[in-house]
Amino acid sequence: MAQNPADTALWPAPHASGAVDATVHVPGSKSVTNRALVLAALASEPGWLRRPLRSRDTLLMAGALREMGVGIEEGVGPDGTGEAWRVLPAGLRGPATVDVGNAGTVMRFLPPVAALADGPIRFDGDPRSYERPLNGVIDALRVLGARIDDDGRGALPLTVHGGGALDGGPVEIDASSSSQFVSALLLSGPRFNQGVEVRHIGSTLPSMPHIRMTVDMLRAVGAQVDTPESGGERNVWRVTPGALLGRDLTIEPDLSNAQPFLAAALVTGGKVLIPDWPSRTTQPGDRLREIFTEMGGSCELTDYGLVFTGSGTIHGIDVDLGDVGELTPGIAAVAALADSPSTLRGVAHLRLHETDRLAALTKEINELGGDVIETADGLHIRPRPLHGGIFHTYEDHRMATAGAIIGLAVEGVQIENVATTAKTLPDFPELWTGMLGA
Ligand SMILES: O=C(O)C1=C[C@@H](OP(=O)(O)O)[C@@H](O)[C@H](O)C1
Ligand SMILES: C=C(OP(=O)(O)O)C(=O)O
Repeated sequence: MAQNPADTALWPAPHASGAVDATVHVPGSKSVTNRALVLAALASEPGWLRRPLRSRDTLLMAGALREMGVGIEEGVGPDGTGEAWRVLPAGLRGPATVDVGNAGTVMRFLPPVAALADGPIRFDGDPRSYERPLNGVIDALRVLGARIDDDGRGALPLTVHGGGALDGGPVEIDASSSSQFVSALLLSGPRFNQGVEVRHIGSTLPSMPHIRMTVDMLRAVGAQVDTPESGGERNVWRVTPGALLGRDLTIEPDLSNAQPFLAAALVTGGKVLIPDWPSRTTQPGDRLREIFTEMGGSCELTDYGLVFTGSGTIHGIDVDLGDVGELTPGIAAVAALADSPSTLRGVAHLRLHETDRLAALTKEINELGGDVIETADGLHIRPRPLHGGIFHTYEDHRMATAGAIIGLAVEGVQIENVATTAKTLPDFPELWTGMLGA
């Protein structure tokens, strides 16, 4: 496919001349925004999303729901402050075409919504979206009563022939390649005639905090959900059929997108405050408090937010990231700058993320002089003195931010297509230079 000029543009990653000392307001969570949009669209009354993330992934989600008939209006929240989206649920209908881009949340969460619509909904997206696993959602929806035309690969592109309602009921899936299969079925489950009972039969299940986020957000809009943690069977989630409430929800900052800024404090021996860091959250990025502390920093959760301080020393780490896979690129970048080796485990499924993240991190860090070895389920990283060069990003937002972290400590790093951060953090270059006081 021909690349547009932005794809090949090089961004000189700023080199830090000293310790950072900054407050960084991180925009809303992608995962929370896209769940909130789906739940508000399926509700029986209007709802509000305050401080939603506006990035490629969330604008694709909003656009897709609008295509199916949902009203999403710009506005200020009910208390008159802050920008907000007002979501007006409506009878879902086709024919419609949904562009999923390369958003896992859009390609997985919306086919079950489309099965509830009246009419055909066609799903298409970026070339990479054809390679990302979707079989868990497609096969499950067929068992639950949906009619879907695909090319037999269990992936995009496809058409869901919505019948206006779906039977629902029990279904077995193997979600070892993506937790989003489970989340997708649970989110629409209250609107299926019999609800849904999802039984995961695979060997591993990544990203459990994201499944907890789905369950918590379902409960917050009035759904009844039984989970393994609430006394149910292991690997079984059950959603009772019922109407969903329209709520007024303020979206938390995206803690995974806070990662590069926290890493900057760690790498430069500086200090970063992230305002509005939630005291309780299901976001996987909250694990950074523990992981980056083990790697040499310290943190304090105050009334204003999270204050993270680097010590000037970075230690290697041996850690299973299966629950928090999306943090891997940023942790790998910091690990490449540490004083001892690191082993990152439990993330084989990252080979099917925005790009093959294990291959991409290995190649790009090694091309700067690093020593990274890909293992069966992760990376082994032995720090070595790095040098400048081009850091390719493979249309992966987290590769771009990982390269920027390395650039803080290594002169002459150029990030290819930093604009790819628009997937979840369109303002990244400005926030980054702002943090550095440039
Ligand atoms: O449900 C979600 O919002 C997400 C779940 C995870 O997906 P996988 O389980 O496919 O890794 C995560 O990596 C992704 O960034 C967001
Ligand atoms: C894996 C990710 O995204 P997606 O929602 O497209 O799966 C990610 O953001 O790291």
